[in-house]
Amino acid sequence: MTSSRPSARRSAVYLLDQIIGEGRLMSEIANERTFKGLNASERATAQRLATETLRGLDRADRLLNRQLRKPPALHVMNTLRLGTVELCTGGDAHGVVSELVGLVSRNPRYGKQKGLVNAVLRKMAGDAGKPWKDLRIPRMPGWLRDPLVQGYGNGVINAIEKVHFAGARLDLTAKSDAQAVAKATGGTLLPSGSIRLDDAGQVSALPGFEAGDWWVQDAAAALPAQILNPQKGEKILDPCAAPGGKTMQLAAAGADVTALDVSERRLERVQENLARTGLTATLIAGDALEHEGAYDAILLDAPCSATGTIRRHPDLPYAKDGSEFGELIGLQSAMLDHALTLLKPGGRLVYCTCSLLPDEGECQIEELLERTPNLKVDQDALALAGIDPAWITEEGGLRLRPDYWADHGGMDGFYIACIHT
Ligand SMILES: C[S@@+](CC[C@H](N)C(=O)[O-])C[C@H]1O[C@@H](n2cnc3c(N)ncnc32)[C@H](O)[C@@H]1O
Repeated sequence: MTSSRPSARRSAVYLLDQIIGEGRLMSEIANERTFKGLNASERATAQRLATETLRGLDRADRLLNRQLRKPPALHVMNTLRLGTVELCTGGDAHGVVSELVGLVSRNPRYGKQKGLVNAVLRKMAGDAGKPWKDLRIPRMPGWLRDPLVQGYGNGVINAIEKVHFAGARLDLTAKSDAQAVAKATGGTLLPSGSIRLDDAGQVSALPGFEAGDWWVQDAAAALPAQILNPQKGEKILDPCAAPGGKTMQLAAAGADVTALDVSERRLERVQENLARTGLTATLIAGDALEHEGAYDAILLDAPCSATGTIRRHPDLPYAKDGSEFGELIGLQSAMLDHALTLLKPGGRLVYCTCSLLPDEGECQIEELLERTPNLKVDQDALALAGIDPAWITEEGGLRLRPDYWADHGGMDGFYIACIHT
C-alpha cells in the first residue's frame, strides 16, 4: 500500500490483493496494522466492499474481459473488479471512479495504469456495466466447482451458488428462551429453534447481547449439539471447541462439558463467550489426538475445508486452492478413531464438519464403519423439527446444503452423523 492514510476503498483493494494474491483469509487480515488506521465504520465498509466484490467476482470478470485486451497486474485488476461491482450495483459513479483512479495514480508501481483504470471504469459506469443483472449467477472457481458438480450435479450446484450470491442473514442461538430472544431482537424463529435476523446491524448493540441471552451461530451449526441431545450432568467432550458455539449449547443443557482446542488464542474466545453468557465448561488447550479420559458423549466438530460457509465467507474459494484438504481429511479420520476410544461403553459421538465435500462427511463415516464394523449409526437422532428425512444419506448421516430452507434464506452446508458404540 502507498503511504497516505488508508481509505475504506483502498483497504478493500488491499484485502482483495491479499486474499486472491497471497491466499490469506479475510479473518486473518482484518486485525492487521493496516486496518488499525481505520475507524470501526471504515473497517466495516472495507470488509463489506471486499465481500461484495468477491461475491460478484465472476460477473465482474466477465464484463472486464470484454474491455481488456490482456489482464493487467493483479492489483490493477482488483481495483477494476471492486469498481465494476460498485458501479454495477448502484455505487455513485463520480465518487467510485475518481477515488479508484486517484489511488492507482498515487501508487508508485502502478501509477502508469491510471489511464486504463479511468477508461475502463468510465465505460462500466455507462453502457458496459448495463448487462450486469443479466449475467449468470456467479460461479465458484473451477478447483472447487468441478468436484462439487461431480458429487451433487449441475442443478444442485447452481442452486447453491444462487444462495452464495445472496449472502447470509444473521442467526442466533438462545441460551434458554428462543421465543423471548426472537421477540426482543425482532427476529424470526426458524423450524429448528434458531432465530434469524433480516437486518442485524452491529451485533453487540442487539438486545440481550450484554446479558448473554444468545450467541451468533448459523442455524445449521446449531443442529449437531441438538442431535447429540445432551442431558443434565452428562460428561461430554467437545474436542475442537473454539470459538465455542457448540460448547455453549452443551453447557446450557446442563452437561458437564470439557472444551478442548489446540489453539490457545482461539480458546480465549471460548472463555470470553462463556463469561458473557454465564455458562461454564472446563477449558483445556491441547491436541484432540492426545487427549485422555472417559465420556458419556462426544461432539467432534472436526477442522475442515469450511466449504459449507461460503455464503458468509466468499473469500474462501479465492484464498484456498484445495491443496490443504487432503491433510484435513486424514486428520478427521484420526480424530474420529481416537475420540471413539474416549467413550464409555454405550456412549455416543456426533461427528460434524461445515463442509460440502463428501470426502469430509459421508465418506468419513462409510470408511469408519468399514474399519470398525461394530459401530451403529443412529438415524433416529436426526428426527428433529426442521430436518427433512430426505436429507438423510445412505450411511445414515445428515447432509445439509446451503440451498435447503431456501424460503428462509438458506443455511450453512454441514454433514452430521450420530454414532453409537
Ligand atoms: C470447526 S472449528 C470448531 C468450531 C466450534 N466447535 C464451534 O462450534 O464454535 C475447528 C476447531 O478445531 C481446532 N483444532 C484443529 N486441530 C486440532 C487438534 N489437533 N486438536 C484440537 N483442536 C484442533 C481448531 O483450532 C478450531 O478451533
